[in-house]
Amino acid sequence: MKKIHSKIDKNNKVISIRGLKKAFDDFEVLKGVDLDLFQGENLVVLGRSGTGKSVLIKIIAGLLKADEGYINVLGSDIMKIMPKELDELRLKLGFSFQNSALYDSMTVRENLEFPLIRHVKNITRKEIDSRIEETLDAIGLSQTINQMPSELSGGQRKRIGIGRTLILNPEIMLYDEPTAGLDPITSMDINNLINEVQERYNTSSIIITHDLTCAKSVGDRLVMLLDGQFQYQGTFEEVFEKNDERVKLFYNYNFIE
Ligand SMILES: Nc1ncnc2c1ncn2[C@@H]1O[C@H](COP(=O)(O)OP(=O)(O)OP(=O)(O)O)[C@@H](O)[C@H]1O
Repeated sequence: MKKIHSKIDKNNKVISIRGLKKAFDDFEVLKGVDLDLFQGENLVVLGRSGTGKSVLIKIIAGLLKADEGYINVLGSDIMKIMPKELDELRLKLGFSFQNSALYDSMTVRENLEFPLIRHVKNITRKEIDSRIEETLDAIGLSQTINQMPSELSGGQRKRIGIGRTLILNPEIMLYDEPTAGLDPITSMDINNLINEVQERYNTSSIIITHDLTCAKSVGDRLVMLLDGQFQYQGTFEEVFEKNDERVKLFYNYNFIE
């Protein structure tokens, strides 16, 4: 399998966060979050609904501003970054939103072409075509190139959405609830894709989820957001062996559903 980014240094921090705080009016969502993401790793952020997981990745992507803290992403200090530098940084981040909608009136090819035309200066037709082919191959959907989104299954649409992000060769992928709304088999398919993307593109990824099967399948390391801070981190087993009622509740409810 061809690697897109070839060199990784697993000790290199691509994201480093210290003391991050964020409140909306009087409601403190993040109360001093510390987090490191190392190059090439899949880091899963777990937490119940409304604990601030999406807020966290929006702050990392510069879509929301933190109230306090140090946030370094790929060497840039997000709290002090200038708008032009932020635009350049965002191109190195692939953001797969919870409901990453495709453009319904465009074919798969056109959906994938869109970010290239918009963000890659002076790109040639030949390069556009080869990047589309390479991306479709990576997500296993070469045969859908001329189809409309309405002709695809939910899982396929999700894959194309991830492909549309990957086509810009991001260094960091931010997945927000990648398996939300998918059946267990399609979810497993997406989990496999996340692992394949890590393998093929050498991306570093943050995966936000409350789906424990997803967390177990993709996470090299897990962190759990509880009461506005990361309380536990480690492998799946290390996190879930904690003798904490909140962790046990989270685990039990996941498998009762
Ligand atoms: N722009 C905003 N303005 C006001 N409050 C917000 C805003 N964005 C998020 N919040 C609040 O912050 C809290 C955390 O939201 P967030 O979307 O990060 O939760 P989450 O952990 O991702 O939940 P879920 O798993 O349900 O997606 C929620 O109470 C939400 O209402």
